[in-house]
Amino acid sequence: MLWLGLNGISLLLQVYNAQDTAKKIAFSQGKLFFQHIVTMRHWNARHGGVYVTVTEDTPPNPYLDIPERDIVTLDGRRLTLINPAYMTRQLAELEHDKSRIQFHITSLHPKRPENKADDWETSALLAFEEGESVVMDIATLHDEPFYRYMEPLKITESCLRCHRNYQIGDIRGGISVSIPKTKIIPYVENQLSHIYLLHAVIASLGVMLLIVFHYTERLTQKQLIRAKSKLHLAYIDSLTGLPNRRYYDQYVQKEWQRALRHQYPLSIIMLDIDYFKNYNDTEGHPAGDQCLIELAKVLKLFSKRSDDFVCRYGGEEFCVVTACNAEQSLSLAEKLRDAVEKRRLRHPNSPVSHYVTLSLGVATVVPKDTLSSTRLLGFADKALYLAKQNGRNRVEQFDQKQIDDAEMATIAEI
Ligand SMILES: Nc1nc2c(ncn2[C@@H]2O[C@H](COP(=O)(O)OP(=O)(O)OP(=O)(O)O)[C@@H](O)[C@H]2O)c(=O)[nH]1
Repeated sequence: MLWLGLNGISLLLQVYNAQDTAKKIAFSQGKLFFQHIVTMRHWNARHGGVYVTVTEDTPPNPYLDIPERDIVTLDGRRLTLINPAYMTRQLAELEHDKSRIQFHITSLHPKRPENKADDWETSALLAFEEGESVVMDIATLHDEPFYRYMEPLKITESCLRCHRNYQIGDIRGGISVSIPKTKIIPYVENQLSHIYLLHAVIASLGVMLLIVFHYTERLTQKQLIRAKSKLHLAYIDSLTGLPNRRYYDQYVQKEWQRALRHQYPLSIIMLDIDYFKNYNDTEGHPAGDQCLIELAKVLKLFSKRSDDFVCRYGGEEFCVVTACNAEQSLSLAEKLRDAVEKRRLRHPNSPVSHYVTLSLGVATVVPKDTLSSTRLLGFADKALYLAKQNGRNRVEQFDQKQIDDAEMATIAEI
């Protein structure tokens, strides 16, 4: 959008520039015309006018009131005197027929009514009286736009012969030069067509780039979403929405290393549903799935500290990794057991309760090089086995002594 906007602004500026060039060309042509006419008038005035043969197109000038205006040559030809004003009129008619460029000698009080100034010329003449030396503008003439140029006519010595009431330098009127706009436009038309073409190419290029960018962006977004969902599928259990075993493996490794570096305790709680096979058998597999979903919700709710990590380890086995000591992890395990029991999910075929219950095994160690997260998980699993053995719906903890014993046994084996 910005691209198109800038392109539009540039187009407007360039078109304005081209139009301005057209104006400058027109006004310099106007000035040239004016100067030519003034030169011709001086030449005429310097010779006190020139005699030409009287014809239908060149009758004697009725506004020229001098005795020797008309003469007859010895061979009988009738001649009439052409003064600068008459010459200007005739040249204007010729030029208009040839090129439609008009020049008009006029004043605020012309002798000849046809020389009367039009509105634009009148305001230009008034401006000259105010001291303006030139007036130029685009104005309508006979319903057509024209570049109009006007300069004042000043009395020179040669003018005084006919215009005796004036002094040298007086403004006696002016000559306007009017050039049809259509005569100048071709000068800039080529430039304009280049401008239009260039901007059309730039705009289409911009639109094309925009489309390419848009589709690339959409493609990247799609790929990103696909990659994210692949990653999600790889690390999140689709039934419960909890991290899966793969996620657990990566997480516990990192946590173990961190706890090893900073020497703080790390606990694992392993838990599974009591007699879940019976549950599936009586309630059906879909109800079993629902039960797992409900259990996941409770686990998430009660393990919401930032360093509690809950995952579905596999089947109906879940696991909590938490950076807390033996006492705290035992308390958390007990809370989980209690919460699930209180959730009162019916389990009619359970020998321990009418409701779904959990067995949980807890193990805590401060990591050291001779141990590993796998061994810690093994201790939690052993504690879970104990909980099952000791009647289910209970928490068992693999205490420090049991851990030390297990370690000693391993060393002895080696
Ligand atoms: N509905 C459902 N059942 C599952 C899923 N994953 C594992 N199970 C079931 O969980 C049951 C686990 O049974 P067992 O290992 O015998 O254990 P249990 O019946 O819970 O007995 P204890 O653990 O000794 O109390 C099996 O019947 C599995 O089919 C699952 O995603 N959905």
